This record gives sequence, structure tokens and C-alpha cells, in this order.
Amino acid sequence: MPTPTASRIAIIGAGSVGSTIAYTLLTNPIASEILLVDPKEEIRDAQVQDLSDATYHGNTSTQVRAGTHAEAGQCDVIVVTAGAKQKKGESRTDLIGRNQSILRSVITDMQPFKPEAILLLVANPVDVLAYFALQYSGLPANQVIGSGTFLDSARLRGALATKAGVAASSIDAFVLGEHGESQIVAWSSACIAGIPLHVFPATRSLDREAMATETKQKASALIESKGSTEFGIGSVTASICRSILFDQKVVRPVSIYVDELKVCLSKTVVLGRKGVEEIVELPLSDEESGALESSAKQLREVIEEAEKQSS
Ligand SMILES: NC(=O)C1=CN([C@@H]2O[C@H](COP(=O)(O)OP(=O)(O)OC[C@H]3O[C@@H](n4cnc5c(N)ncnc54)[C@H](O)[C@@H]3O)[C@@H](O)[C@H]2O)C=CC1
Ligand SMILES: CC(=O)C(=O)O
Repeated sequence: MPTPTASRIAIIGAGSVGSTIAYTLLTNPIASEILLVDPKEEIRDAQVQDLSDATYHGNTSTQVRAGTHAEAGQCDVIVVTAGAKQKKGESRTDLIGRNQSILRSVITDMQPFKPEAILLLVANPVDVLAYFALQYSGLPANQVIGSGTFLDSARLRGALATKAGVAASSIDAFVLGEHGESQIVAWSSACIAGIPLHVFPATRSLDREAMATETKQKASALIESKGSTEFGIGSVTASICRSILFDQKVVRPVSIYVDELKVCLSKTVVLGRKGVEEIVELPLSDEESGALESSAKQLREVIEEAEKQSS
């Protein structure tokens, strides 16, 4: 597929997640330029040089350079990874105090935005930050997206693929709600090649609860062992950027503002050049619908507490 001419992606935060996203976008080129933005200039510039070294053997059409927040505001897709990461034993919501104020300053520094820019939140707690990004940026709701449970859904598909002995790409299974503790698996619509999991021979007697828990706890397990996660989110974020810039209209679980629930959380949506082109409502069981509402309630509580703390 051709690279959309002159598309530019800004990555705010040149730490391990930001640089991994940049590397993924260099090795699978979809834009003409990537801007890395970080107040730690020494780290930012070293990341730019190291990433540039990956481009000199001639198989990428993408350039990478250091940029300012103001330049980032004029890019087509702006990926926000700026912020603290969880330490061992911390939850994503423990980061809200630090990361909400970083987000506020990042958005102030980027304004005014290119009118059709897509703001893609990755920093945690991603659903709560997506909610505040929508408020602070003034961009339309379809242009503010969080990576949400796309990564959890990939993790679930990986575990199901191993269990079923089929490729992960043959599995349709979505994690919805919060990218965090209150996430839910939409088991009632999960299938392999169109065959429901309770009918597919290898998944008939699946321990769903154990698999959902393993999916939910995967990030903490990785952080416990290696201190961070970056490759999964790097791949997922690059995939979202591709879906947007190539106007792919693929259905993905990402975090978006849901008016009835008054929060951002993950639902399946059609992703294209306008960002969220449509919400695709999965048919959920009563239990799953209730769990999704409860996930929204928990996110609402985190938002209200953060608003109280910052007022
Ligand atoms: N949504 C997801 O699935 C995932 C989210 N994350 C989150 O991504 C975030 C970043 O993680 P890492 O890259 O590992 O952390 P890191 O500490 O390696 O990098 C964060 C970078 O943000 C920069 N930064 C701080 N303030 C800034 C500002 N005003 N403008 C630009 N840059 C600024 C810092 O200087 C630092 O270089 C964390 O909140 C982490 O929890 C990480 C993995 C997966
Ligand atoms: C850190 C994080 O949010 C993840 O790996 O899922």
C-alpha cells in the first residue's frame, strides 16, 4: 500500500513506549515523517539518532526528527505516551494525579490543533486520560481515541489461539470497558472462524474466568518481571495509526467517549481517516452489559476523584 503523502505522526514522550511506537512505524512505514517530542532533550535526541540509524539501510520512506509540542499539534495523528509508568505493585489508576497534569500541559503546549488531527492516547490510565484529553483539546469526540482494550484483546486472542491450535488472526474475541481492573470479555460474541467458542471442539470446556483473569493481569505480570511493557502497545498503536491514515474502516476495540455512560471506555468501532467513524455495538449478554455499566461507573468515580483533586 502506498504511504499517504506528507502524513505526519507526532509522538509525545520519547521513553520506552514512545520510541517503540516510533520504531514500529519506521519498520512498517505509513507516514512521511515522525516527530518525537520530549522535554528531556538529551534522551529525545539520542532516541532520534538511534531510530535514524534504523533507516539508513534504505528500506523505509519515513524520516524521524525531534519536534516541539506546537509542531506536534499540526500533525495528522498525535500519539500521547507522555507520563509516568506503573512501578511494581501500582495500578494504572494510581498514575492519574501525575499524568493528568502532564496531559494538561502537553495539550496546552500543542494548541491550536490541526482541525482534522486525531489525538491518540496511550499513557495510563488511558480511558481517564482520553476523557480529559477530549475536554482539554476541544477536538470533536470522534478525533480523540485511547488505545484502550485493543492490547488486552490481542492478549486474549493470543491465549485463545494457543488453546485452540489456530492462528490468532482466525479468532474474533474482544475485551471491552476499562483498560484495567474492571475490563470485561465479550464471551457471548467470541468465535473462531464464525464458530462460537462453546461449539468449537478445542474451546468447548474453556475456563473462561481463568483466561479473563490472565488477560487482565498480564501487564502486571510483565511489569513484575521486566519493569515495563512496550512491544505489544508499540504494535497495537502503529496498527491504529495505519487504520486511520489509510482510512481502512477496520473494526477495533478502542477507548472512545460514550455519551450515555459519560466516560471514555472501549467499545468496538470502525476506524478510518476521521478517527471513530461509527460505534459497532456487539450483542452482549445481560451479564456482560451489566459488567460494562459497572466498568463505566468505576471509571466515572476515578474521573470525579481526579476532578476533585485538581480543582
Ligand atoms: N495503554 C497501554 O496499553 C500502555 C500504556 N503505557 C503507558 O505509557 C506511558 C509511558 O510509558 P513509558 O514510555 O514506559 O514511560 P517512560 O518513563 O519510559 O517515558 C515517558 C516519557 O514521557 C516524557 N514526558 C514527560 N512529560 C512530558 C511532556 N510534557 N511532553 C512530552 N514528553 C513528556 C518523559 O520525559 C519520558 O521520556 C505510561 O503512562 C505507561 O503506563 C505503557 C504500556 C502500555
Ligand atoms: C502497561 C499497560 O497498560 C499494559 O501493558 O497493558
